[in-house]
Amino acid sequence: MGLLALGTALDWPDAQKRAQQVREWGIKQLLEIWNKAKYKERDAMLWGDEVEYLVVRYSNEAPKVLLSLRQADILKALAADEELATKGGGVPDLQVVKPQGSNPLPVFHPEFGRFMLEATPGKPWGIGFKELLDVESDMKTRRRIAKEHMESEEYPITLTTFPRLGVPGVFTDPYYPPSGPKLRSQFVPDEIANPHIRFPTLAANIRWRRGRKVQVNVPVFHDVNTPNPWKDPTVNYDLHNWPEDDDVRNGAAPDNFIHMDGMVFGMGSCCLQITFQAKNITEGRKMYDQLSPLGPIMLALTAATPIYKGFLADTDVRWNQISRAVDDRTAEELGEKVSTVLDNITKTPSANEHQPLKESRWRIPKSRYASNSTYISTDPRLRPEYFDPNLVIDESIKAQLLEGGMDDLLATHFAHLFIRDPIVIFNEDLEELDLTKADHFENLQSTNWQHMRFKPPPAGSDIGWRVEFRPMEIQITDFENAAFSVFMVLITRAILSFDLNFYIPIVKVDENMETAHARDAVLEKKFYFRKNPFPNRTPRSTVGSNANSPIASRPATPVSPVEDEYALMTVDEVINGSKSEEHDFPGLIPIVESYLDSVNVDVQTRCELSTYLDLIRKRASGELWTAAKWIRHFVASHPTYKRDSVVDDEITKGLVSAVIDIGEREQAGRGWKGLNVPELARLLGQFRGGCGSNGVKRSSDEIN
Ligand SMILES: Nc1ncnc2c1ncn2[C@@H]1O[C@H](COP(=O)(O)OP(=O)(O)OP(=O)(O)O)[C@@H](O)[C@H]1O
Ligand SMILES: N[C@@H](CCC(=O)O)C(=O)O
Ligand SMILES: N[C@@H](CS)C(=O)O
Repeated sequence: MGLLALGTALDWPDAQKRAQQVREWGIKQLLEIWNKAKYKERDAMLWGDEVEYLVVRYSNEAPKVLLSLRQADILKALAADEELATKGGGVPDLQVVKPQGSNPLPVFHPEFGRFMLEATPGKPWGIGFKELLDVESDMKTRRRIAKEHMESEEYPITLTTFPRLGVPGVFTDPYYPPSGPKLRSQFVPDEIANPHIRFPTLAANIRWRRGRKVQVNVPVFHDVNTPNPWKDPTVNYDLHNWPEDDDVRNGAAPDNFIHMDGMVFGMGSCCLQITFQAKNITEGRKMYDQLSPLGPIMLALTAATPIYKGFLADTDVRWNQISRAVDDRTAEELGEKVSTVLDNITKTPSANEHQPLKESRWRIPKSRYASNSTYISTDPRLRPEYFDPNLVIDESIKAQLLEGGMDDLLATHFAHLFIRDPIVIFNEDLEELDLTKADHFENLQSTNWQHMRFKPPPAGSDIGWRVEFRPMEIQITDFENAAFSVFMVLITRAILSFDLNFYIPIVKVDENMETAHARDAVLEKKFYFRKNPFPNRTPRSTVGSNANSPIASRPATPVSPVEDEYALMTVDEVINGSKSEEHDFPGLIPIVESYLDSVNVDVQTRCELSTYLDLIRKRASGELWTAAKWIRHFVASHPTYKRDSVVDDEITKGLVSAVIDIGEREQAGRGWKGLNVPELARLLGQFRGGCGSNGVKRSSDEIN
């Protein structure tokens, strides 16, 4: 959830004129924070998760399930709940008391879609292992409380996207016809977006800056009865309401792609994000770098997005769609204008590095929402070969940061983020620079949606340096969401404790991000990953205490050519380990287990944690399915599915009904047995182990 300031938002032509001022003030605010916080030490190791929900209106009787646009009313009801507020939960700024006590109730936030909600724990989680076991029940409490503040036919569900968003006809409650002046989408009304001025302005100014609507084209999945070539039948080529209606006549909707044209088709998706507070800036920078290569692996492992606008897509994750949905680059920045070579996918002229720039400062290879493009750690293992030689930065901003005392690497990182224009500018904020605030800095920072975010301490707070891990897709159950959160916490601790090294060239991380999009990438694809993650020195003594530890047995590696440091591995090999002629990778789960061996965790806690690690392990090996695979299977086995890639209202209703049912069973602790959902067992629930008093796992039958 980005910066929710208030005021008079400038339209793009006016915002553009003030962009440089905002950047300059943002850099001054950043330097102020940097100078105050650079020596900040011994911050607690806190972390927090963010769970995003869709709100649907569902009843057995109604023929369709719809998106409910009552976000504001639901948040109002949550804010008015005195019990929630007095127990530390509710809605930020409207909380009666600040989160306190060991278990404050959760906090709810708005999100981009007017059909979305976000919930976080009432206060960040601490370092204790036992706290990791509270995450799942806290997530269940969030879902329960959210539901209690909804109407009886409304449900918070954790599908990444709503399968029927943007289909012709009714898909929201209440119904609004497309298309409005802000998004100018031919598929969705402006009322689909949160009405807070930030969101419609973001959508409108992204479109305006770009010079046409966003083009969110995702390849359609070709089933046996899907025409080839396939033309998106929902595209209307005869609209003349807005100049942007010409986009499709100018080739915005190529054959074999599901065509979408508004920010909501990306930012209306739900994810699971984890924020870590580091003990100091050095540790934060290390976490940022070391977690970065894990991004694509976790994206593939959590894949949950196989349907868009009523059609099966040929990809499994949301990432590129969000990237395109907020891509504000002009044709010139994209390198489109004078080239004669047509891009295979978009059929528009592709980038030509040599054409002269007339209106833009540079050509920009990536959208504002993309995998991150540089490393920032002071780690001596960070080799020059890992950087992208073509990284675009604003040299004058870098010079200001260096002048202000920032080191080269961090100055480069921020000078890269600041190549962007601020999209939402409030007139009132331009009168005077306030160095006690961070609003101008946050303006740029919070609209650079990269897969990692390095978060300086907020101005005037005692919060520390934080790192946010952003690629994971939201999972259908709270068990899964807790499992992925807990896994990320444990692997982060292992990284720090064992001083692990996951560096690969950053451009390989980009390539991996693309790879993660493929259908069933988790089983079918290989990812670049570092072969030896262990430090080039004797492991710490805590690790050596376990003779079987994969860490303890590793010899130090001499410096080798960068290309020799990494290999292509399956997600299974990365997660569970592999031994081949080419590489001998221990696996992230064995590393986590080794870390748990090296610290003091009681048997019961260890057993509970292993139920989460089991999910990750089995997801990677294919024993359990990703949500994407399960959803595809659900559609394919539905009696009305005609094997033509169409996901109609009936199938969607069945799917959402199953998801609601799963949620209710999970809330009631009832397990999955007897649930009439095809192959549900393969999703995960039936396989969940449990811990008896002796720490032995119970069989799946016992927990049903
Ligand atoms: N000091 C902290 N250390 C670690 N995590 C924290 C800290 N403070 C808050 N968090 C957690 O960070 C997550 C995001 O918090 P919040 O939504 O307030 O931040 P934000 O800056 O709006 O997030 P985003 O980066 O997603 O826009 C939550 O899970 C919260 O519990
Ligand atoms: N919902 C977005 C993230 C929004 C945010 O940056 O808070 C996603 O799925 O990645
Ligand atoms: N919620 C995200 C996406 S619009 C943000 O506010 O930045």
